[in-house]
Amino acid sequence: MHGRRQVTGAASWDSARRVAHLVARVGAGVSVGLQDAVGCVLAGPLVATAPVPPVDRAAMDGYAVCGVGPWRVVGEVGVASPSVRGLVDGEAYGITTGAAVPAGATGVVREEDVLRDGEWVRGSVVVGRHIRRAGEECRAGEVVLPTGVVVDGPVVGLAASLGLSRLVVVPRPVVDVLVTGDELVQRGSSGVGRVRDAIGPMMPELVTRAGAELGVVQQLADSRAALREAIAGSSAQVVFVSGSSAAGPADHLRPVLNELAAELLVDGVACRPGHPQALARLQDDRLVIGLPGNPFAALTAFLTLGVAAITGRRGLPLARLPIAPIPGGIDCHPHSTRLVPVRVTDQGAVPVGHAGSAMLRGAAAADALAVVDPGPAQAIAARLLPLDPGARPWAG
Ligand SMILES: Nc1nc2c(c(=O)[nH]1)N[C@H]1C(S)=C(S)[C@@H](COP(=O)(O)OP(=O)(O)OC[C@H]3O[C@@H](n4cnc5c(N)ncnc54)[C@H](O)[C@@H]3O)O[C@H]1N2
Ligand code: MOO
Repeated sequence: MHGRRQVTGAASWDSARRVAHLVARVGAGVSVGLQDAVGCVLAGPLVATAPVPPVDRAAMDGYAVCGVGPWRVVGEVGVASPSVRGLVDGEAYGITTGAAVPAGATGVVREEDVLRDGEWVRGSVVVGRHIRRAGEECRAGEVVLPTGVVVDGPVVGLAASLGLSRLVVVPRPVVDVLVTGDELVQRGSSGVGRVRDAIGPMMPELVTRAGAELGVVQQLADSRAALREAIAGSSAQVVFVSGSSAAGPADHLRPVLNELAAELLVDGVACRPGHPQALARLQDDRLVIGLPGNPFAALTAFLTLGVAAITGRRGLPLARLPIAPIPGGIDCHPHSTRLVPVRVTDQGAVPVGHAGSAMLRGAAAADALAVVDPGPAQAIAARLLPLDPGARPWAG
């Protein structure tokens, strides 16, 4: 039925993405514990309150020595030891990696580079060798990470090593998913009059990977009142509605948005599949995104409007999409952007097939969607939209 809906009023794929990104208001920063910050975005720069390391530390197990040696061992310093008196010429402490280097040390000599004879050690020392200097990772007051960094494992570890227990972050936006369709069933196979819901099960992982927090996934009867009530009653910042996006008698999304006096910002996108997708802003600034009912079309719409809105709400820029060659070329659509599942290989992006709007087989086997811009003939390269919305974009 592709030919039946005019796509002339539809936004281009790129502009639809930009609108969804721009319209999403960035959440206000909140202070949360380190583990709760994972997946959130820093709302302010990460600043060191003290130098790291705070003191000179040994980088190797061995001896902190003073002067050219030989050295008499006057004690042992471990990582947990309290501070010890300084060294004078001809003295050494046995020292372990990470221990504070005593004052007066010329350098640290590795265990395997000395000869030990009772309380004496011999070897050669290089001035300053095997010492991690106080403040070499950062100085007090230094900006260690800028605003806008996504908090992941290394960021949490860094924050802990800076002595922090909380971070100020933009919280993950909460997202609800409303699945419409009287034919949908949650168990067993599809058959006449019944279709196994594929969108409800697909969304939680996608939503989480995109950096949002899942509120509810709720199946609704095909009723205008039920849809209106569910949208109006949702407390999520972004509400996805699957199905109901086309022009049939059970397609209630647009009438409901109208009843709720929502502002329809994107009404169709010139892309294949996924053209009936929509974006609206409710009066309280919450966003509603209509996903077409065909499962692959719903996925392309989530990766287009959905990821852009969530990304904007998190305070992150839209990811720049890398370009890859398509071996053998690929047919363009004259007016619409094609979104084609591809595997990314050494030769370039290779279409995997099974890319009909009602099927997920192609997407499930693919790494990315090739974004094939509209054109009169064939494209030999395309931008790549990762199927994993949590993939870290390379700096553009
Ligand atoms: N007259 C027109 N008809 C259609 C148009 C159009 O522009 N004019 N567009 C076609 C395109 S393209 C799509 S995509 C669909 C979009 O339809 P809806 O969003 O209204 O969704 P439904 O009609 O409810 O369902 C369409 C199709 O998808 C199946 N479906 C729905 N939800 C799920 C789900 N959660 N899991 C699995 N499958 C689902 C549903 O059973 C239908 O087969 O409209 C075309 N028609
Ligand atoms: O555009 Mo529909 O969304 O092909 O299936």
